[in-house]
Amino acid sequence: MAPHALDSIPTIDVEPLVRRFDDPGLGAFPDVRDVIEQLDHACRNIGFFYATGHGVSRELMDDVRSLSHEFFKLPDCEKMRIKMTPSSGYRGYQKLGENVSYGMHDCHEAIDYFREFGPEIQDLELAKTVMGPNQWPENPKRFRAVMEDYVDQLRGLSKAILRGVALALGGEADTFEGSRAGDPFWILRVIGYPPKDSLESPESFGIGCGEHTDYGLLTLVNQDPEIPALQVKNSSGKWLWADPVPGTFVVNIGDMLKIWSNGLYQPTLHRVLNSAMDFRISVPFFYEPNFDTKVEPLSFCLGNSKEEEKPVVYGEHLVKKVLTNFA
Ligand SMILES: O=C(O)CCC(=O)C(=O)O
Ligand SMILES: [Fe+2]
Repeated sequence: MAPHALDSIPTIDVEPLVRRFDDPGLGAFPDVRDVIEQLDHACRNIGFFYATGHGVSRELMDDVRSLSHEFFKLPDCEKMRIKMTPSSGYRGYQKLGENVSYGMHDCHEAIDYFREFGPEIQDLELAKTVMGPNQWPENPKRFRAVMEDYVDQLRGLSKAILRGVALALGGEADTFEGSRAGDPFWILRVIGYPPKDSLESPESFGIGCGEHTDYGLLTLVNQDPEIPALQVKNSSGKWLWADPVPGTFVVNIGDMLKIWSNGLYQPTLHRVLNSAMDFRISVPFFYEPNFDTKVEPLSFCLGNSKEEEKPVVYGEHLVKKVLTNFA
C-alpha cells in the first residue's frame, strides 16, 4: 500500500512499552497494542515520530546539550586536541564544514563517538576503518561520564522501542536482538550548528546538514528548544518542520529497517537548516545492527513488496557512508 502522506509528525507515548518491555507477554497488553498500532502507522507513513513517556530524565537530556554548548565554546586549539582523523577511526572532533553531504560542506561542527569493538570484531578487516578508542575532551570535566550514562540509557530505550517495532511488523518481540542487533553498534553525534549569519564566508557552506536518510535502525534526536531547524520530507515531497518539543525525542527509522521490513518501513529524507539567530545543539543517537550482520528481508516481511530488498552487511554500509562524508 502506498504511504499516506502525513502533514505533521505524530507523537507516541511509549511509556507502556518501556514499562513492560521485558514481559514475555508484551504484545498482548491492550496499552502496548495501542502503542504498536501507532508505531506501525508512523513507520509506514512518515518514518518519524516524537517519543514521550520514554523514561529518560529531562535533567539528563538538558545536561547533554548544555555540556555540548560548553565544549563548542572552547578555543579551537582545545577542540582540535580530540581531532577526528582516518587514524582515529573517524572518531572525534570535526571542525565546521569538514562533513560533506552530497558534495556540499555542511554548516556544522561535531564530535563523533562510535561503539568500541570487542575482540571478536577487532579482527575484522572491515572494522579497521572505524576502529579506535573514542576521544573524550578534558573539558567540560563531566562530559564523558554524562555522555556514557546517556548512551547506556538510550541503548535501553532503543531496544524497547524496537521490540514494539518488531511486533508491529508481525514478528516476535526479540526479532531485532541476537545475531541481528543483540550486540548493537551505536553512534553518538554531538553537533553544533552556528547561525549562518555569524560566519565570515557563509557562501562556502551548504545548509546545516544536507538531506539524507540515516544508516541504521533507529535514531533518537535530542535537540535544543526554541530553534526550529530539522525538516522532514513527507511522502508527497513536502518539507515538514520537526520543531523541538522539550522533553521529547524525535525518533526516526534508518536504512536497515527498510531492508529488514522488505520496504514496508522506509527511512525518510531529512535535513537541517541553520537560519536561527542562536547556536543550536542537536545530539542524535543512532542505534544500529550488529556490525557484522548481514541484513536481509525478514521471512515474515517477504510479502510486503513484490521486489525483494537486496541484502547488505551493516558494517559495509556504514564504512561506505563514513568515507563519503569526508569526500
Ligand atoms: O541536527 C539534527 O537535528 C539532526 C541531524 C541528523 O539528521 C543526523 O545527524 O543524521
Ligand atoms: Fe539524520
